[in-house]
Amino acid sequence: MSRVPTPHNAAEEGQIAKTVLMPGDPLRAKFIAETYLENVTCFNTVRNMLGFTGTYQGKPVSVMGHGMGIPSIGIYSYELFNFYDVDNIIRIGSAGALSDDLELKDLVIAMGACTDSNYASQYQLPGTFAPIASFVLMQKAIEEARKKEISVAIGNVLSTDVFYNANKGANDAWKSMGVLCIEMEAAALYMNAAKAGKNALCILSISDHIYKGTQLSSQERQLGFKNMIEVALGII
Ligand SMILES: Nc1nc(Cl)c2ncn([C@@H]3O[C@H](CO)[C@@H](O)[C@H]3O)c2n1
Repeated sequence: MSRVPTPHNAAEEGQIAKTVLMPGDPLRAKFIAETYLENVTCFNTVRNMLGFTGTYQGKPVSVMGHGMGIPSIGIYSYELFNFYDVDNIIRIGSAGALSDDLELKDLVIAMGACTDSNYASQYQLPGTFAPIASFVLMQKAIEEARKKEISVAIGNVLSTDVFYNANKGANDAWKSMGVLCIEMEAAALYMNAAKAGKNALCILSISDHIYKGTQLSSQERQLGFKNMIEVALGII
């Protein structure tokens, strides 16, 4: 019995490419499809989590929003990996910097993703799982950034379940472990990829700095995203 379409994704078999770029915001997926892809078709409008398939420099690629938070990316990326036979998912998103060495608009490649989420408990492991990026995708992203002379930081990030955290010491504690920045999805993407035997990478654009109290204007945010999108497209 076919598992597709799903309650969250109207795509039929074969409508989604082997590599999917995933911003959190579906409107950014629409922007990417309209700006960078050719031969674009829309395969999903369920809950307005827009998804598109097209070609970039002749190569098939899909782009779909994943929403905010681990539960949301947990659903969409699980279905893409396990029901739509997707091989590679590249999350492209924004993050808040913890590291003093990061500047606004810098790119971060999430080599690993710590989390305060309970997502890993489903696997009933006798210890702590380490959600890590696909080495091959990470290597390609680093090379693409080098070719484009875009500075990237590579290291651990935090995927938190809590945007407004009552624990005011949390950021200092994560920073003390060398965590570079904060976002809310990478860890679940990496766990889904590991369980499915597939590949995942998270590339982040620093949109604000937690300690310096600085943040990008919406126009600057768009430029920061341009570098990240072009690095991600260069990997396909
Ligand atoms: N917790 C958190 N904190 C900061 Cl400083 C963020 N900057 C960007 N994001 C991302 O943007 C959304 C929250 O605004 C989430 O999808 C998350 O991945 C952040 N999430």
